[in-house]
Amino acid sequence: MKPPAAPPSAPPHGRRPDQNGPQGRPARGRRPATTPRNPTRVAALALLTAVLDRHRAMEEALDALPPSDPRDRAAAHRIAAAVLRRLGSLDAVLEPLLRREPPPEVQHVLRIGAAELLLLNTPPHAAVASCVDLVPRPFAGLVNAVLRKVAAEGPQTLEDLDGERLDTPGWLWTAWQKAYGTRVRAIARSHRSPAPLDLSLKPGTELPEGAVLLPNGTARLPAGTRITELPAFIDGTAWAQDAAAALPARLLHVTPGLAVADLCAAPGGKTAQLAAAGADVVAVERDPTRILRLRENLARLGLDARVVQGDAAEWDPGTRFDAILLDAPCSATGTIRRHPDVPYLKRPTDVPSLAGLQKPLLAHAATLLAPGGRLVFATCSLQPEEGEAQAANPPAGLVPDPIRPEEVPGLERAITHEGWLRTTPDMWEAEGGMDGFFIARFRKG
Ligand SMILES: C[S@@+](CC[C@H](N)C(=O)[O-])C[C@H]1O[C@@H](n2cnc3c(N)ncnc32)[C@H](O)[C@@H]1O
Repeated sequence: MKPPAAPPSAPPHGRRPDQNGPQGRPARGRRPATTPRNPTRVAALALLTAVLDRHRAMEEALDALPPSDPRDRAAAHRIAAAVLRRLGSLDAVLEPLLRREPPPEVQHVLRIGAAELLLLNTPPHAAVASCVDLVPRPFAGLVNAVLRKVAAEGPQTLEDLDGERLDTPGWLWTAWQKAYGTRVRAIARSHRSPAPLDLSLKPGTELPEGAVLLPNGTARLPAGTRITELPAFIDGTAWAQDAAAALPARLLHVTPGLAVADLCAAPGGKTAQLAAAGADVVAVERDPTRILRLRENLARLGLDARVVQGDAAEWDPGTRFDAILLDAPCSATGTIRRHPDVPYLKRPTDVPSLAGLQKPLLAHAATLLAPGGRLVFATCSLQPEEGEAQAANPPAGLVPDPIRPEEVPGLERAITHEGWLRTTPDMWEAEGGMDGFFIARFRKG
């Protein structure tokens, strides 16, 4: 099957429904006209269509689903995410079983069926029958026949594939190989499994039941844990934040009363850390919708910060700050474990254009810092253009403030020779990995 088109161009149109040759024979047994379509798979199909054909973020597509049982939504998300994580491999299993390329919707249903059969342990009769019900009648026979073959032959075919390579878009593979050498395989492998649920806790909060405390203070629960059911979330003492995402604010070492600006703040994970440490925080965010989420999150946690809607590349309150956090907008390629849609939403040209936005943000942030103040620049990207290259050319007045091994227990090897921190998703692999982040710290001379 053809890989999904790069955004934003429309994917090529598939074949007509009546062109599917001998594999298009009817499914065993007639499908009654009234068979209800399985709501979980219907939603999974809507998610895949949104991401792969319309290049919309999966979270946005989830929000746009019609109201349904939260368990159906969670299951649909799990199926769609499994397809996206292993899209190249699933297509490679399916391709030899298809004489012609079916239309996109049928392709997505086949991908859903293959993911259920090969990755999610759905019993074959349930996976096949529910996928047959999802496609227009002329394709029922094709889907039935192909998925039966996947059930029989797919496990061996999948095992023989170079999945790490197939499941990584070529431009990302090339860029990561250049930046990380042979570790590209470990990075790609780490994108296969759903990420655990990581929580940041307010100071003094007990470790939630079943959580493991990571060396950086993050509480980690197994993948699939429903955060909204956790007492610490309900009490407003915990928020979701990947272990690596918790590092930039910690590396600012804020103290009570310190004047801190959190530029590019929503949805507010780092604002919450700074406010919970007692700092006097101004949180600047440009996007009005995301500001709402930032405010909601702070309110749920009972934390205070002054929230300002503005462009952090121009915003000037007329005062200078003791500390600044710039968690700049980026390609987010470090978050693929949590957002497997990212490879299908980003294009190679996004990287230089985002790097072009980060530069003036960093330059302006430097002007807002008081003499002697500390600035942390961070991006959740694996692309060096959005990390190492920015830090190598800091704006005038900023001098590097190298990160020391004792500040990042368990991540000493993530410190670069310049004193930056570069995390990749294969780090802490045995514990479930972490997001890829670049973090650089400066002082104003
Ligand atoms: C990486 S996210 C920040 C995540 C956040 N720091 C946290 O920990 O929850 C980047 C944010 O920057 C915002 N943003 C992008 N350009 C901006 C600008 N010029 N000024 C202010 N905010 C901006 C985006 O809307 C987005 O919410």
